[in-house]
Amino acid sequence: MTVEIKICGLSEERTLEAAIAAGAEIVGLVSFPKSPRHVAPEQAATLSSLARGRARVALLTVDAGDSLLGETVAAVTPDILQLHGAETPERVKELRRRYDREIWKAVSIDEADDLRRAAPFWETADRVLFDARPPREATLPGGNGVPFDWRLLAALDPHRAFVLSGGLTPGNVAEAIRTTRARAVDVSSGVESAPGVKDAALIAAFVREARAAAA
Ligand SMILES: O=C(O)c1ccccc1NCC(=O)[C@H](O)[C@H](O)COP(=O)(O)O
Repeated sequence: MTVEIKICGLSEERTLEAAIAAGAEIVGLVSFPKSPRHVAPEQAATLSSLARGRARVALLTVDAGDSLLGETVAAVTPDILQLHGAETPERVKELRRRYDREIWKAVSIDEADDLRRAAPFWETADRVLFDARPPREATLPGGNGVPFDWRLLAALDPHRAFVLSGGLTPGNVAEAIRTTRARAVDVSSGVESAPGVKDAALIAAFVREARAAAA
């Protein structure tokens, strides 16, 4: 079994290069001003150009309106559009038609019943990204460094195209992959030395541990 790895919330050329050098297949750029990982369209365009042909680029937005989305997609030309807000299946379909690129929809998981909310996105999005429900005190809908109970995904059809996310670290990603049989994982906080500050050594360790678990 192989595993695809996304390093999310990259904002500097140095750590983007580190993620690519470590072998991550996908680099994530956050377009959400409240996030410490937010990159403006100009910087996102620079990073996206740097990654072109060496890693796929995921642009992450939260309930973005058409104007902002149009501007950011035009600047970044991402391979993947990750929708991490309250976007509906209809919005997913609309954006998939408009931008003709891979759409990932984040679904927050806290208990078994939450899996039901993923149902309408299996047919509309290319992938469902399972993330932990933000803690009560959180100010962000994602990137909170909080895991959920991975056993909740045990009942999931292993052929479903899902991405495992939420509180992953170099220390727990192997167990997370073994528990969920995830074929794609995503991390942000777990490879940072401080909020928004990516750490090249942690990135390399995360990729190493994930690869070993999927070997
Ligand atoms: O990363 C952020 O700052 C962020 C802000 C707002 C919405 C989503 C955000 N991140 C989405 C991601 O795909 C993260 O990688 C995912 O939530 C996992 O984050 P973490 O638990 O910190 O590894």
